Amino acid sequence: MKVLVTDPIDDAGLDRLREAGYEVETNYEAAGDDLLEAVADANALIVRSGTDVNEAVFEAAEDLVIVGRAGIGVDNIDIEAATDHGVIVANAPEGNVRAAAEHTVAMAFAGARWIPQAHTRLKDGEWAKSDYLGYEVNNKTLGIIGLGRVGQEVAKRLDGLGMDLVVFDPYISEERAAQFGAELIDDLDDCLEASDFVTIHTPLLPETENMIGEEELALLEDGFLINCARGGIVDEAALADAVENGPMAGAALDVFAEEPLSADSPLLDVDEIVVTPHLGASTEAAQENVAVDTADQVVAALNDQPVLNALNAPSVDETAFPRIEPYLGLSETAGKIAAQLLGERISSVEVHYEGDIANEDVDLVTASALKGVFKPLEWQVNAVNAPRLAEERGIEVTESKTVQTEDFQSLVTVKVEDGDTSLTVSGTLFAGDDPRIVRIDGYRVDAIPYGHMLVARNKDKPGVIGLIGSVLGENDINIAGMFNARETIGGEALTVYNLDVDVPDEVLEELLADDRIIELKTITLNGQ
Ligand SMILES: NC(=O)C1=CN([C@@H]2O[C@H](COP(=O)(O)OP(=O)(O)OC[C@H]3O[C@@H](n4cnc5c(N)ncnc54)[C@H](O)[C@@H]3O)[C@@H](O)[C@H]2O)C=CC1
Ligand SMILES: O=C(O)C(=O)COP(=O)(O)O
Repeated sequence: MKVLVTDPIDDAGLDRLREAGYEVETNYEAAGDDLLEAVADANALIVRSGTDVNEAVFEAAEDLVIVGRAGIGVDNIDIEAATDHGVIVANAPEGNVRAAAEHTVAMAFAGARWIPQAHTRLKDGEWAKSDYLGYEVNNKTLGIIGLGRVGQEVAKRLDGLGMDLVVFDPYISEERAAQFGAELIDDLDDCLEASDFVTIHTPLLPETENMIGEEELALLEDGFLINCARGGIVDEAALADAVENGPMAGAALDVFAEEPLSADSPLLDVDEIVVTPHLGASTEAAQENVAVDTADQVVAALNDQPVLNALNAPSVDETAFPRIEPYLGLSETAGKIAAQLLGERISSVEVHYEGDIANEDVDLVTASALKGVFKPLEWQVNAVNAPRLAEERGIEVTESKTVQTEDFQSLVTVKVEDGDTSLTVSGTLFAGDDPRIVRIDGYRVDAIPYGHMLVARNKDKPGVIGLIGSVLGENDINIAGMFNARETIGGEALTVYNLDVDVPDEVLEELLADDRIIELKTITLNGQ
């Protein structure tokens, strides 16, 4: 397994990957064709904000299972394309929050007390004491745009320094804002007008792109703007103009629409604008945290374990995972068998849970069943993209549960349907981990699902099993196991065979020539 790392991460994360037995390739210069080449045989890719993980990367990386983002923002990763290619995207949403909040506070003071400007002049030998009259944060109003993880940490710190807090965030409640001593303001313009300092902490989304332009900046009379979230949220040319020629006192920016920031940027010409090269997460502690968290997500993904911070896969509670894990394979198998037996275009899939498993969060189990249903039809399907594939194809997916069960401790039933035809396959786990198919279309069976299988529907007449056995034998097809079930004596029967090899079409035709045999279906499992 190869893990490609294209932005610098802390050694603690690299060591963890190596300890897990992976080949770790660090290539911090990779971009364009070099990146596509490097990623071609990678099973995992780890990035920070410096790598553009676009559609072409997913096209080039056939074996990619996960993109780990050693940090928070994922605006440099095309998550839709990742989902289409069945690749998990996971970030590390906790480890650098305090670092980003502290940098924001530092930027507030750097801007308001002219620290970088005065520092530069003193280093040049100038004692420019009388040129710098600063602004105190004490008793001023701080407007926080986006009261998420970072925004909340900033609120706590600047509240402690005597600021009044107002918040604009359409997705939180008044109570939530009040917990941080902040007043929630419904309108962005009102929030900006009420603020002396404004700090941005939203992700870059279509909705937040250019959210702060010329008109909004005009409301910041004598105000300071701090952006340690993402470039692209603030119109940079308008900001340079509002500070240089307009009403604003200053600004402090850590992030830019294009990074690295071009030497031609108008922001660099304005003395009252302080800039840092995207340093918000650059502390030792934060880098160690996010590197280790991301390495852990990669190890989990490559071991089919739950990826707790996955952004495009069903989320799973770590403590509940051991209880659902054995059912992932079972439901996938039941899905594969159901789809191959129906052999038609599928218009709906229902996954029904009975018994103990019905008490669990089964999103991931249902996703695995879908993965099984689509597997024979699709080249690369997994639990990440299966729900999306179903939706795109207009395939209705339902999930149902009953805690009561008659015969089994837990039973998973996958029902596939196409118009009038439907088919159900039920599976259980014997002794907690031994998968068995126990019902096919209402027939009670006891089949071990593996390798090549043949499911025969035949009239319940003497000699049929013998006929099938001898025709398979004549064609050198060894029967490893079989189970026969029937409706009523002399009615219809269903027999499941485990075979060492697949049954060729001509052998199926030979068998179907006998009018006691109604239908034969072959099934291939375990990737054979
Ligand atoms: N400069 C740096 O090195 C770092 C930057 N960041 C950036 O900080 C930003 C925030 O990170 P977190 O707080 O962890 O994210 P979060 O997801 O915890 O919080 C984001 C908040 O923004 C709010 N929001 C979304 N759309 C909004 C809108 N249109 N108007 C107002 N509020 C809106 C959400 O409701 C949420 O409360 C991200 O862009 C992240 O990439 C994070 C860490 C380091
Ligand atoms: O975590 C984030 O969102 C950041 O912006 C940090 O970016 P970086 O990992 O330093 O490129």
